[in-house]
Amino acid sequence: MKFTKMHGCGNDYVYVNCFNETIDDPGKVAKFVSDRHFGIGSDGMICICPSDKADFRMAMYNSDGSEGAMCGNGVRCIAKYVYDYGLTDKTTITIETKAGIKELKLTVEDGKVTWVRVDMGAPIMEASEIPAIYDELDEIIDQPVIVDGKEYKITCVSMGNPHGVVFVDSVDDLDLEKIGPKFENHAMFPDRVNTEFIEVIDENTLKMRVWERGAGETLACGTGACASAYAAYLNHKTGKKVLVHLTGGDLQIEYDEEKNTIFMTGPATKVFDGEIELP
Ligand SMILES: N[C@@H](CCC[C@H](N)C(=O)O)C(=O)O
Repeated sequence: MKFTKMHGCGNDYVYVNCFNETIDDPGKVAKFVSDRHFGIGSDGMICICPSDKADFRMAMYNSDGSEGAMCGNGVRCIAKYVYDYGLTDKTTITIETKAGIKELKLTVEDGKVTWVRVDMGAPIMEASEIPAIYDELDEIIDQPVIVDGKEYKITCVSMGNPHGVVFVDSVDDLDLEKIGPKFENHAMFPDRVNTEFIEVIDENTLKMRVWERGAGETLACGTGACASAYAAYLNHKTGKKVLVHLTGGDLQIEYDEEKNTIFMTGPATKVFDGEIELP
């Protein structure tokens, strides 16, 4: 199987051009290629597919083989892939995802895409749509949750995939390997959850660490940065536009209240091309 390893702020995936490749069991292949010792090494696998509704379609799989509905860093990298490899010459493209069709605007320098702005769509707060269960609440904003014997406050947002945003004093002090899985598999999230731990630097800046559903701690999560920026705005901690410092780089996130949509702007980077024999 031919592939391209790419990352967005260090959130790395194996990208497969499914115009040319056919994958029978993508979950199984994702698990195999993601292994950092016996595979290629990545947070998962992303298939770039034809679409009858948009310019392209994304199918994304976490490193544990589970399918994700949306991936913010992944759609930016697909934009770079399809432009740089000549699958399109458009600098505004649409990508179909399981969370709807996203529009992306590409910045091209020296013939290559460097930067991508994505219309990520509306944040969803309805608990049943996330899905998240907390007493009879329709929206879960700044609610106490006990994890590993400690009380945290959580705000739940869907960006097409489920997020729990937790504000903490310092992200560096967290033992994510210990608490991450406990949030991910908490009884309040029937489909598990991606958890963002957020330190508010000032009204324009957040610092974030993430424990991703199906992948563990990753260096960045685009949908997570959007969910966190919206949660910070809702909780009156920031304005509508913030710079999010993630472990692997920065993302600019802006909530457009009039359109009720979130714009994410960030880099997309190719690492290398390769070919792997699948078992
Ligand atoms: N890293 C992604 C999100 C990937 C999917 C997530 N782990 C899920 O299962 O919902 C991003 O950049 O948004």
